[in-house]
Amino acid sequence: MKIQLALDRMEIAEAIELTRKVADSIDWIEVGTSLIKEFGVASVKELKRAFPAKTVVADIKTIDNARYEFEMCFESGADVATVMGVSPLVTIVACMEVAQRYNKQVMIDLLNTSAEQKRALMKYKEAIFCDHVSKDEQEISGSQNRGMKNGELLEDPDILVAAAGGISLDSIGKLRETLNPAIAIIGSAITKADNPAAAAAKFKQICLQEENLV
Ligand SMILES: O=C(CO)[C@H](O)[C@H](O)COP(=O)(O)O
Repeated sequence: MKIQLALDRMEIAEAIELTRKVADSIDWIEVGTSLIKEFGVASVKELKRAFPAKTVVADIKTIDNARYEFEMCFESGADVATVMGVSPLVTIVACMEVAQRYNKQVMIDLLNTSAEQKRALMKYKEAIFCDHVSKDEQEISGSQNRGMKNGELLEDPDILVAAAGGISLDSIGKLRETLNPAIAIIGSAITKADNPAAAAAKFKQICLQEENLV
């Protein structure tokens, strides 16, 4: 399982400083939606400049205007950009086309998609599919991603699955037993920890234990 560090609700300089502390324990860097909304794609550019060897995910959560937004992300150095699965299919197709042209990847965020929408999206096999429990669901309904939501739709061995939403050191084991994503997207459990480097190292240890068991 790879770890994607989600950077949200902070300044760009803070995001870079925090990532330096945990860089050895994480695989991918997510420039969170809040950073992109507050600072624009300059946040993507600066994170990629600081960590050129890491895969940088621009969590732009596109829902329309796909060509413009995806080109902007990839021109800024993103390796992966996100689109909402609830978007019209023409938007998803446009994202796939731009990513192919730039030789980059699309992550489809399945937040609030119906089973029917998920089934329709599964044909975009080159995409990464993200099972997502939103911040509002976490904060208002006390939910957390334990991999139980429509997991069976993501069981196609050919597709790459990511999971996000309140993943913690206590919940990652359960997530592995259920959805077992290739990529665990972890934000607050690392960024808000008293010691982010120690928290990230513990997550990495859990992911490595899993690899050794395979
Ligand atoms: O996409 C996001 C919010 O929309 C976050 O990146 C995702 O939820 C991970 O952060 P956390 O672990 O704090 O929930």
